[in-house]
Amino acid sequence: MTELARIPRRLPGRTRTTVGSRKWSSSSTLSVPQFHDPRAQAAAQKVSDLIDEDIKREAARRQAESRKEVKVMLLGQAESGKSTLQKQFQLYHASHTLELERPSWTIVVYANLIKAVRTVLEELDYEFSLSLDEYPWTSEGSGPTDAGAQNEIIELRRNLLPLISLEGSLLSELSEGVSFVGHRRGTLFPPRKGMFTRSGRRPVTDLRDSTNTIVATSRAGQVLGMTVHVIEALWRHRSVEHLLRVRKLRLDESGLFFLSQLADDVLHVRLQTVGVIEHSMKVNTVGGSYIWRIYDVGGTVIAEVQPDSEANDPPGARTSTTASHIPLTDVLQLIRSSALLVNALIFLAPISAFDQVKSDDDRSMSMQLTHRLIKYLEEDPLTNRIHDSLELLTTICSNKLLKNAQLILLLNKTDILRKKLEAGVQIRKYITSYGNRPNNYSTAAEYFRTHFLAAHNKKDPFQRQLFVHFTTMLDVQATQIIIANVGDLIMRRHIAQTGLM
Ligand SMILES: Nc1nc2c(ncn2[C@@H]2O[C@H](COP(=O)(O)OP(=O)(O)OP(=O)(O)O)[C@@H](O)[C@H]2O)c(=O)[nH]1
Repeated sequence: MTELARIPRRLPGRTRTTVGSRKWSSSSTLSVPQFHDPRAQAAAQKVSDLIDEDIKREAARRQAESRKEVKVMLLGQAESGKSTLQKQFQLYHASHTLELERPSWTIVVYANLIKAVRTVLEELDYEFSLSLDEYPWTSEGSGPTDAGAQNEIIELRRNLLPLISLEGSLLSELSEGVSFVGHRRGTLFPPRKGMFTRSGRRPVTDLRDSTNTIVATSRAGQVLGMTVHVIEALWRHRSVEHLLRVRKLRLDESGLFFLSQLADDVLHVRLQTVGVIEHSMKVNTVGGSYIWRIYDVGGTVIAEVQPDSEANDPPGARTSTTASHIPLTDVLQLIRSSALLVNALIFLAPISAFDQVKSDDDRSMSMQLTHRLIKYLEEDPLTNRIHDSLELLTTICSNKLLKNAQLILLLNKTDILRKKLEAGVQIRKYITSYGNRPNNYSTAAEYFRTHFLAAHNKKDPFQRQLFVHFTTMLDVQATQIIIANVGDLIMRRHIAQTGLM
């Protein structure tokens, strides 16, 4: 490389400055060092012009490329259904890749299932240990917690121990050998804040070829095969039915699914997203072929505050105790630092969560905590996950970094909302402003839709339209129709903005 070729480049618009014997002048494009020798000056100019051309070509190439790229960000609190939506997009646009991934998800399915079994047994322990004064159930006969039931559960547990002992090795494979945070409550990975994984697939696909993973998965498969009938017996046991019905034990939806159906389906698999994962897929439309980049952001919280600093919280700040939650500031910082121009933002709000509070995923696994939670809700009925979703949405809407993004709101988990209402759960107990409205699905759905629309209307300084859909992400047929509509909406706007077509 010649001396001239190493001429440092300057950013446009800088003030004049002098470095060594060379003068650097302010220019709208590039600065060329001043030489006394006209030939050296001409050579310097030529090199500078060549570099200018290169930069322009690169900028034009990037612009052309970005016109053919659609960037969609999925946001929402933990467990709102973002990763499931991403899989639905994949199913719609690149179903063959989802099929290829299926074997890689086996280990996650097994880990989900074993976790659900362990959780049920732990909760039964807790129930059995409660004093009879507090819970005056029968100690004899055929009650859900009598001595007979306890002995039956002890026997089932004994048969399930080989299976439960495999949970650690499966989770260790999933976390690539990194140990887990706190008690083994879920497939929680230690937080790697700001992690931005660029990958066409989820990292779990990398596990498929690891020998350890293959061994751990096949061992778990064998033990599961031998214990399926025990799991089914546990699931049908009167103590478990009682736990779910009367004590309203909330397991991950995926855990419930695996326990009740013992089936394998990629859409039901729950693997908590940590950081931001980019998935890319090729989408063919009448206007040509586009690359869709979908950014799946792990459960987002407005702000992360250490518990001991609560006294000095800024207004609106919240405490997060879940290690895998990403503060919104981190997400925004990531967008800023990677100069990410988001075309569309799909926000997921699980409207079934009206009776849950934030970080409920932490609490849900323990009956003890559930009792405390109910008490907490009675004292502060407005602090629930719907409220958090509303706040998160309005905070995102008002951020300048995302002002050009098209906004789509998916009010998700309508199937669970329906079930809760049918089971008689009263919304007004958790959201006082619901008042005396009928406690049925259509009224509730419309109530939530109106609230989200009104909040957005009030808080979006850029006055964008908010497109709203009700979704049940596990209903493939219905979601595929919504995906097609949403995709069409995003593409139309992108094409109109970039002038392609
Ligand atoms: N019943 C039901 N379950 C759903 C629905 N949407 C998602 N789920 C389940 O809810 C669980 C959480 O869904 P995810 O897609 O992993 O949620 P997420 O928002 O990506 O969660 P994080 O990784 O914590 O950010 C999974 O077990 C899904 O199968 C829905 O509409 N109905």
